[in-house]
Amino acid sequence: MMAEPPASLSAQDEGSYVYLTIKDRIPQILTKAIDTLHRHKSEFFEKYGEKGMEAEKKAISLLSKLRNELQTDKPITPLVEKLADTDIWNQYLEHQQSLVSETDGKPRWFCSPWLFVECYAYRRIHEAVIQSPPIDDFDVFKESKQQTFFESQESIIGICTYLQELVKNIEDLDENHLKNEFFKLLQVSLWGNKCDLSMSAGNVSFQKTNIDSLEHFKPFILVNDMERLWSLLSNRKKTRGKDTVSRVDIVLDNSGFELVTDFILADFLLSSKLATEVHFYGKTIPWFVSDTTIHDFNWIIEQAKHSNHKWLSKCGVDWENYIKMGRWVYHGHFFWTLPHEFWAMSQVAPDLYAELQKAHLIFFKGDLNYRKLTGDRKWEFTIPFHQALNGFHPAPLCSIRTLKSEIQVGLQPGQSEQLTASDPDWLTTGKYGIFQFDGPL
Ligand SMILES: O=P(O)(O)OC[C@@]1(O)O[C@H](CO)[C@@H](O)[C@@H]1O
Ligand SMILES: [Mn+2]
Repeated sequence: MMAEPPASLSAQDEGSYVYLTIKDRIPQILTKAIDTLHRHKSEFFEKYGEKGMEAEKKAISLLSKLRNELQTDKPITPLVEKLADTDIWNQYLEHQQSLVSETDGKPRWFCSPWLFVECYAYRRIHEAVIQSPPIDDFDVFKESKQQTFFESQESIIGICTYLQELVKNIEDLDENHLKNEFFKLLQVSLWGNKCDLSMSAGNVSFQKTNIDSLEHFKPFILVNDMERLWSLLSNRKKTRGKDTVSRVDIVLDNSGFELVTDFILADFLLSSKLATEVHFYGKTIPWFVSDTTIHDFNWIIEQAKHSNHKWLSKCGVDWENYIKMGRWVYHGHFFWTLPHEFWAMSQVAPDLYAELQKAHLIFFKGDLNYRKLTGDRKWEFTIPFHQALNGFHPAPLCSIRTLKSEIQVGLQPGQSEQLTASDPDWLTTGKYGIFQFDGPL
């Protein structure tokens, strides 16, 4: 029997990062969503006439109601609109209710687990939109996602050009050189995770990642299991038979610049034959502002393909071909937008768990995935990653994440103390990163 995991992070500690997220950040995101709907008013009118205008009003009033519930710490209420995941959500809410010991026994924004209430906020945003037909397919975050793609054009062109020059003579590279390039593109994908939009309520002025600056950022990698990723993939490449598969799965996080860095890594995995197929997992609804949906996934590839820049458009053409050939596969699943810890996946979404089991290596991108891997619990900094996963071991896996929330496991004794002394905000600024592996040695 595994020991009970520690308590969940929550907004109960006034002044904590979690508290500020619930108090300020989510209301700001709601305000921005309302503003976005407002700005599209005439577009809705052109498309749907009066009905579109009414729908806009309805969605806005539902979002204002949500913001008010949050700001006055009202009890969390069940979802009302019937979707594939509604019953699971409401069961989870009941479960949370059973854990509350206070007088009225209701889960609330400022006391319930952070992971639960934050996911719930985004799920309610989605509910507000789908309750407002005919604008029920509107993604309130689409604009900001697309904007970051355009704003990071220069960096995107930089890494695409780098990749294209690399793959030109990839066959001639010796082992060491190939490993070196693998490490570089892993790091590009890591620092690409600095760019989520929920951190800054969409006002992002993110770090430009380019290949030359990687050495400078190396000291900020707190857990570095890149060697283990290399041994796993290169050993498999050497020992696998001619027609056997090497499958790497990437559980995606943000669209825009980060998604391009993931595509670059995935392209390199195929070009170097470290993998023969790559499977991607995205969200089925708009999520945490910048997370990738199938629309974002396809949109980025289309944009790349139609770029005027020779290498960016070459990337777009190649990526589309990978999809056509089934060497890149996209999966959507509603589990990714549930509030559950990943250790509940085998129970709640056995089909998804079984799919992940087919991978030889799984990358989990970003902070939210890390929170779900570790259950968003107050683990001690030195507890082994394997233990914090609490039984979630579908295949060898690696978190690729910049630190944006007050949770980190698997550090060396003394490491967290040293960081706190030199940089008190080390856990939440996205300045530090990890490659944290779990799997057989
Ligand atoms: O998963 P991502 O995109 O890396 O980060 C998501 C995030 O911005 O959202 C949460 C706070 O709202 C934090 O866990 C984290 O900072
Ligand atoms: Mn995200």
